[in-house]
Amino acid sequence: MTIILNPISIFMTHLSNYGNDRLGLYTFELLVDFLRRWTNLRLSTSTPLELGQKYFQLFPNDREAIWQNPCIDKRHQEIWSKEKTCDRLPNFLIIGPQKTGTTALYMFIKMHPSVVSSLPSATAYEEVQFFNGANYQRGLDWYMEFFPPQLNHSTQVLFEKSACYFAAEPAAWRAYALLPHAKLITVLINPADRAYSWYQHQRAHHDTTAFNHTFFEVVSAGPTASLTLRSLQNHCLQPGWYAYHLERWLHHFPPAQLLIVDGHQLRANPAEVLDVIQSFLELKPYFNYTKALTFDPEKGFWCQVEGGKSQCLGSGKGRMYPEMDRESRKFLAGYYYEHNIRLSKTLTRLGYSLPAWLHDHLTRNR
Ligand SMILES: Nc1ncnc2c1ncn2[C@@H]1O[C@H](COP(=O)(O)OS(=O)(=O)O)[C@@H](OP(=O)(O)O)[C@H]1O
Repeated sequence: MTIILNPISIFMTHLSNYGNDRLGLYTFELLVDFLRRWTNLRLSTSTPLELGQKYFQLFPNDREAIWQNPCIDKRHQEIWSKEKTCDRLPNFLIIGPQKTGTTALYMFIKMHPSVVSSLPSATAYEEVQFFNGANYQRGLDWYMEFFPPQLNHSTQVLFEKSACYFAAEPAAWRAYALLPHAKLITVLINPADRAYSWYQHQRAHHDTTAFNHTFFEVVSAGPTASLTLRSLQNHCLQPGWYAYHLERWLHHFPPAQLLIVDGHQLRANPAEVLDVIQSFLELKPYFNYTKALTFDPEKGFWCQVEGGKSQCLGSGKGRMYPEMDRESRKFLAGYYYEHNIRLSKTLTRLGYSLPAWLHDHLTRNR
């Protein structure tokens, strides 16, 4: 058995654990003496670097940092730099999934005078994408830089939306570790429509796999299909396993902190949905979205009213494309049946009534 004792780190960084008592050194010597006399353990010394390598060999799961909020524990806050503040962390997150209307929600919600969004990212527009992938390794300071310092703590709320959080395996526990009190908003549409919207998104971004294959070929591809086809298929299908992903988020966050929005309702009547969101987030003052939004017949979507004119989302949101073919619709109805049954159980358990698209799917395919 190897036990790693690192005298340098114990004494150089943990002397405060002994209340800065210099007897700590004496205690440690006694401990080593005890081990030598009364156990069969062989003690040896190494450089800190070697010890570090050994440690991560033994505990590979610890390789990855976990960022926690230093201000939740008073002891952590005390040893944190005085220049740092915990005010630059979001109070709520829009977690996705992608292609469900999250950008419209992001734009509309930040019209509220008390809501402040994250600053734009150079690589992903309005999305920070911290908890899902490689950005997480950039650390807490990197994340906090996205949030403007709060001017009025009592009324202002900060948020970010990163639509890929919903289906990303590590996002839920990482978000919970840093923001255990944050509220979460997820938007769900018929997963078949979501898959099709993603396919169209990829075609619009000149993805050759999406160009060379019909939607049906993508969703129905078998295990021997090329890697690129399988990858596109995964991006189309997996985020739509709604119950599976929701359960992961609910494993960490209490249900009261999660709001599930029907994306079809958001699209048809955003003001009504935003009223529900205002009360979920306890936003003050009440903001009248009925006056702030207008339906633009040309775009075919609800848009913001700015200077008396309608200001719609760009051409990448609310694209024009042909309807999904019947074969794919049928295939996806079968593919998502069990997932949607599970979703209906989760929603019922959480006290939601079933959205019309889910009710229709389950009754038609019974
Ligand atoms: N008001 C309004 N304006 C424009 N688009 C709206 C709106 N409300 C909902 N939608 C639907 O949002 C779909 C894009 O979803 P996301 O914003 O979540 O996409 S993304 O993941 O951020 O790329 C987008 O999907 P597509 O229709 O496939 O383009 C729209 O159907």
